Formats: sequence, structure tokens, C-alpha cells
Amino acid sequence: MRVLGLTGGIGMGKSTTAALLKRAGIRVFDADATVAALQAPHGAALPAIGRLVSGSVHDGVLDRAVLRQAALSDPVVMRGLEGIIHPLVRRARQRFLARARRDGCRWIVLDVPLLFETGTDRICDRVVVVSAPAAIQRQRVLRRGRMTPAQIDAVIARQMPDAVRRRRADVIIETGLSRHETVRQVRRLLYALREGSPAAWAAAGGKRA
Ligand SMILES: CC(C)(COP(=O)(O)OP(=O)(O)OC[C@H]1O[C@@H](n2cnc3c(N)ncnc32)[C@H](O)[C@@H]1O)[C@@H](O)C(=O)NCCC(=O)NCCS
Ligand SMILES: Nc1ncnc2c1ncn2[C@@H]1O[C@H](COP(=O)(O)OP(=O)(O)OP(=O)(O)O)[C@@H](O)[C@H]1O
Repeated sequence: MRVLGLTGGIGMGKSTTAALLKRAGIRVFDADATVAALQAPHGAALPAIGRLVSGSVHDGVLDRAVLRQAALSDPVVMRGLEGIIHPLVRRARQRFLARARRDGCRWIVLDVPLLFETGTDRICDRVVVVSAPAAIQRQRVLRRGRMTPAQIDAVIARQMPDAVRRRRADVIIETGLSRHETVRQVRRLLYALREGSPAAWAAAGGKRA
């Protein structure tokens, strides 16, 4: 079984790209969804989060705004939160991989925002980076309306710069153009996954020499 890493900064288009891959029948491990499940009402991470940030959990329900504010304004809190979350995500990922291996999957996708930052790229055969110009990125996250401009900057500051991610990518999917263009790039990627030839990977690459 081969592992395709899918990553990119906040709002760069990971979920959109992951959905296209899923539609093609590829199994996708979604790290953000795993985090959401851990933080859902009575989720496995809540007792520890309640101890880390007092007032963030009431009757087994997380107050996300309180946690977001605390984590994004204090690096010590964010590190503590990551210390709670990341080992649990790693365990869920291992269960996902074991199941996919047992089911005989050829390629699976790991959709992980912090793929490089957490060293998860080391278990990937190829890495796809989704990327768009910084101004478009900020505009997209702002439009979602969940974060203030300062909170967006705090998240971006904790992530690897886009230019570094692009250098480390095997394949870059540009999402700053039309949705149609993104679909076209994903189609080339799917062809490379199926075909496996150097020429197919070169065609999917999207990296300028
Ligand atoms: C900080 C929290 C409370 C903010 O919640 P919020 O609902 O505002 O955002 P959401 O969870 O949808 O995250 C949006 C995006 O922010 C980025 N992001 C989230 N956490 C982090 C982090 N610790 N470092 C860098 N980027 C992060 C990711 O790109 C993610 O896709 C939440 O993201 C969280 O609990 N983060 C810690 C867990 C973690 O490291 N997640 C990253 C994926 S493994
Ligand atoms: N060509 C495109 N390709 C992908 N996404 C696009 C494109 N044009 C616009 N978008 C929009 O960009 C937004 C961000 O995309 P998406 O939610 O997939 O990002 P993400 O990387 O998963 O973000 P996050 O890390 O914050 O969860 C979405 O609202 C999506 O509709």
C-alpha cells in the first residue's frame, strides 16, 4: 500500500482537493475531522482540555471560541493542546492505515494540515501540497467568518511558510485559479496514482523547474 500525503496552509484548499480524491474512490484520513471528533461533546480529548484551559469545557461540551482564543493568544497553551491532540491523532491514523492495509487498498491519502511540521511526511510515498497566493488564502479564511484577522495571522505564523512547503512537495495543486483548473490538476494526479510511470508523475507535478 502506498501513502499520499495531502497538506497545505489554512484555507489553501485541502478539503476541496480531498473531496475530489474521495469521489474517485480513494480512502482519505482527515486529521481535522479526527480532531473535531476528539473535541465533540464527550470526546476523548475533552477532560484533558478542560484541565488545560479552565472554563473551556462545560458539562462535557467544548466552548471552541474560548479554546481558540486561549490557544491562539498563548503559545504555551497551544503547545499543551497539541501535546493532548497529536498523540490521539497519531493513534487514529495508525488504526486507519491498518484497516486500509487489511482491505488491500493500493493508495490511501493522509489529509493533514501539519504534515511536515509533525514529521508525518516521513511515512508518505509522495506528498501533494495545495497552494494559493497569500492574499487569496487570507480572504478565504476571513470569509468563513470564524476567525479574526489576528487569529488567522496566529495560525499562519505557526504553520510552515508556503514557499517551503512548495519546495518539499512532489506535486503542487494550485487552487488560486478556477475550480475547473483544480479539478483538471487532480485528474492528472489520479492518472499518476493509477499509472505510476515517471512521465505521469512529471505531468502531475505542477512544479516549475
Ligand atoms: C486551535 C483550535 C481550537 C482552533 O479551532 P477552530 O475551530 O478555530 O479551527 P479549526 O480546528 O477548524 O482549524 C482550522 C485550521 O487551522 C489550522 N490549525 C489548527 N490547529 C493548528 C495548530 N496547532 N498549528 C497550526 N495550524 C493549526 C489548520 O490548518 C486547520 O485546518 C483548533 O484548531 C485546535 O484544537 N487545534 C489543535 C489541534 C491541532 O494541532 N490541529 C491541527 C491538525 S492535526
Ligand atoms: N480552485 C479552488 N480550489 C479549491 N478551493 C477553492 C477554489 N476556489 C475557491 N475555493 C474555496 O477556498 C476555500 C478553502 O478551501 P478548503 O476549505 O478546501 O481549504 P482547507 O485547506 O481545507 O482549509 P482549512 O485548513 O482551513 O481547513 C473553500 O471555501 C473553497 O470553496
